[in-house]
Order: sequence, then structure tokens, then C-alpha cells
Amino acid sequence: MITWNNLDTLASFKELEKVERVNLVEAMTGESGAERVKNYSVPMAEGLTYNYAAKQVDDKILAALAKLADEAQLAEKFEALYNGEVINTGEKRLVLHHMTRGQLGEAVEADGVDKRAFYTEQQAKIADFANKVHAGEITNGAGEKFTTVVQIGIGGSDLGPRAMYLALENWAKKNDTFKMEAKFISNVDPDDAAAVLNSIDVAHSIFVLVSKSGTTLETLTNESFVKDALKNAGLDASKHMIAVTSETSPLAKSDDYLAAFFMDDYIGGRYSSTSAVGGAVLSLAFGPEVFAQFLDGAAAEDALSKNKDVFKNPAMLDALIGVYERNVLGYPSTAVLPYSQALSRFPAHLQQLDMESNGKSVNRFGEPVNYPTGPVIFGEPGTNGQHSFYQLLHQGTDIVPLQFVGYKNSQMETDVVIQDSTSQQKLCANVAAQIVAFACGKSDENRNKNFEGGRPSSIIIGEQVNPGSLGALLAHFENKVMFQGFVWNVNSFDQEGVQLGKVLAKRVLAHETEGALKVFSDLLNI
Ligand SMILES: O=P(O)(O)OC[C@H]1O[C@H](O)[C@H](O)[C@@H](O)[C@@H]1O
Repeated sequence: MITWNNLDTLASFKELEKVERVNLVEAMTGESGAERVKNYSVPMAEGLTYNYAAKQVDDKILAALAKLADEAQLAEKFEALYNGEVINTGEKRLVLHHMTRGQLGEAVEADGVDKRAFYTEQQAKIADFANKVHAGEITNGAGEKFTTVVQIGIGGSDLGPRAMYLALENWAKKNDTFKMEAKFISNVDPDDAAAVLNSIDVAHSIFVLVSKSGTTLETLTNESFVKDALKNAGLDASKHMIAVTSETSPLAKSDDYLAAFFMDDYIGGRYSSTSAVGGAVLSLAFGPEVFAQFLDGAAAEDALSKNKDVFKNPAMLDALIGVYERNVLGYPSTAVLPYSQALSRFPAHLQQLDMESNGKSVNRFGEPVNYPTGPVIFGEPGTNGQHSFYQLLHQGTDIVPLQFVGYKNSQMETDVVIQDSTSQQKLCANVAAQIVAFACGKSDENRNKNFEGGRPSSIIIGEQVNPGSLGALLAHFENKVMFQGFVWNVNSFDQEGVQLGKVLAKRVLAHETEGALKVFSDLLNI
């Protein structure tokens, strides 16, 4: 029997609070530090490893976290989720994004449909469509091949797919699987659409309109913007546009599109990279086989996330350490720092994934919680971040837990040796150095040059950013966020907090304002 309880009612949480804190400087200095780096490590899928040596934990804290995982029934809750329970209580919906990349448990039927068959069918249709575009069987009105794909969408219909595209673009070029360049239009700022349209050959571009709801103002506005541009170029918009949406959305039945592919209400926007939302653009850009490898990587990581033993379940362990940092140590934010240019938009995707999922102050029953929930997430690729905000991370008054990601090999394998090391080695040397600098610090008589240390970090280490390892990395973070939501007893799968601003913006545009809103409207010349 599953019970949903607030974190502060759990006996194991009270025990955890009493366990002696770890002095990270001592723990990570000398031989004990070397031992921790060797031992505090869990294999992930696709050759990735999660290393938590530099986190502020020891065996006692880890044992207490394992008890918390048991009492909070994390494995059981995940099992209930993938077997089709209504986990999204706010919207009374199932949560089925795992099913887009494999079957973890029982077959799930909803709305009279076998859901796995539905997602698989959509994947097959996308693959077929992409193959025909690549083969020149589906063309523009003049019978010429499409060369560019442009995704129009925002939030989950932009961030994940864009981050994944950028992550694999150079890998695909290097491995001869690059089919079409992809561009993205998201912001309702007219300069976004205008700049993208100026940078492409519209006549040879296929546009993917992505909106689960089919009602998002920014996306519908940008669709009209693009249709206008197509019309002005003397082109038939319906020969240049496909849609990805849910079958219940207003877009689903329209004749305005060359083709339509579907996801459904059981896949949250921020969890939709492995559904048709990511599938269409990634299959067009790199080919369906690459998208399938990406899904396999995610499925392999999902399988690990089922493990009841927290020490064999990297997503669960990462989640629990994050809870310890948030609810016992009181750290308010977390930085995600990939030492890989390919992952340049990955932190932006994680921002939505994490903050829209767990930025909640009521539990899944709508009652206020008395403890902090989701942290503020931010990040940049290393080493760029080092020359920007690391000052605060090293010497600022707040301690910010860090999540590093690093790879042994580059994607392009073009490198140069300067002063006896390659650029890749320099990149990796920096991440190793940062972990130890943050953890151990360095004392100096000059207070200004003193590093307190004791700043915790973890690192995910991989061979290379490729489709499989990217899928595994994505699923790791999705599952981490899910487990944290379970611990905090919040519903990680709705996002009511984004509604109020939308309603007020509509009122501004209808000139139905008063008070402060009216004055701001006037100031902005609306
Ligand atoms: O895909 P759509 O229905 O257009 O939604 C796009 C985005 O907008 C919403 O406001 C939500 O905050 C996001 O979770 C969602 O991904």
C-alpha cells in the first residue's frame, strides 16, 4: 500500500536531521579524499558514472538517506507511476513519458487505447515521414528537397528538443548522420521569428509547429508570423508545415498541415523530449535511427531508476542527496555545470524540468508544506562559467551545491596540443581542479585570498556526448526530479504557477486594466 506523506512527518527524516554533519574539507583532503573518489561512485547507463565523493555525505548520512527512500516508498511510487496510476493529482492525469522510450512495467490502457502502442505508432509514423523527406519523396511545392527544419514552440515544446539538437549536431556531422539543419523559434518577441526567417531559405524549409495544448499564445502567434512569411514568398504554407500536438487540441483536426503527429495529456511538456515533440525535429535533423539510439539510452537509465537499492539507483541517490542539501543543510540553489559545449542549452532545459516540476508550496493534496521544496537551478557550460559566476560559488556567502558533467572525449575529435596538452585535456583538468578547489579550499593569511572550501559537488562522467549517453543523462535528471517530488510530497506534473501571468497579459491586450497594471501598460505603450 502506498501512502503519501509530507517529508516532515517521516521518522527517517527526523533521524536524518540528527546525523552528524560531514566536514567536507577534512573528508576530501589526503588519503580519505582519494578513497571517497574511488568508492562513492555508481554506474549509470551508456558508460556514464555518477560520482558523489565531493558531496557533504558519509556512510552514516547515506544509510539515513536509504531509510528515507524506503519510508517515502520511492521505488514503489515510481512503479505505480509507470504502471499507470493517476500520479498527476492536480490535473487527474497519468504520467507516461517513460513509455515513449520503452515498457517498464505492465501495459497501460487509457481512454480505451493501449498507450504503448499509441506512442510506438507515432514514432513509426515520424520515422516514415522523416525518411521520405530525406529521400525527396516528400518535397516542397516545386518538388524540391527540404534542407532545413524549423521548430515553432515554447517551454517544453522548445527547451528539451533544442538542447538535444544542439547536443547532437556536431556528433551527427562527424558521424555522417546529419540530415538537415534545425532552427528554433520560441519567443513572441518578433525579433526571434524575424531573425530565424532571415537566416534560412524559406522555400526549402519545413516548419514543425509544436504545442501540446494547441492554445499557447506565443506559438500560435509565431505560426501566423511564419505563415505570413511563406505567403509573402509566394508559397503554400500547408505544404511547409507539420504539427505535433495532442489529439484533443484545436490543431489536431486542421487541414493546414502536411502531416500531424501526436503526444497526449499524459506527457508533461518538460518531459516530452522523448515523445513526438522531440521525435519530429530530431528525426528530421539526424534520422530516425539516431533518435532511436537516444530513446534506448533513456530506457536503459529508466531501468536503473527502478532499483530499490539506492546505491544502485543513481537518479534516486542524486535526488536524496539533493533533498539533504535542501532540507537539512538549507542550501537554496543548485548549479548545473556541463564541461561540454554540446550541452550549452542543457542547463536551460533543466531549469524548466526542475523548477516547473518542484517549485511548489502545497503538497499533492493542496495543503501547504512547512519545508523548502525545489531549489533554484542555473548553469552554464564550463569553463565559461569559471570566468563568470564561479567567484560567488568559491567565496560568496551562500553555499551552492554543484552538479558537474564531464566527458573524456570531444565530439568532433579535432584538437590541438598547446603546452603539452590538448584542449580536451585542459577542459577535463579544469573540472577535476574545480571539484577539489570547491571541496577542500585553501587557507591564506590574506582573507581576500582565502578559500573556505566545504562546497559540495557531484560529477557525472561519460565517454562522449552521443545519442545513447544523452538519452541516459536526460532520463537521469527527469527521474531525479520525479523522486524529489515524491520525497517532498508535491505533484511534480502540473504547473498552475504559470497561469496568472498569462491571464493578466490577456487583460492588458484587451485594455481591461486598472491600477498598477494600467500604469505599466501605459509605460510600455500597449
Ligand atoms: O506545448 P504547449 O501546450 O504549447 O505548452 C508550452 C509550455 O507552456 C506552458 O505555459 C507551460 O508552462 C509549459 O509547461 C509548456 O511546456
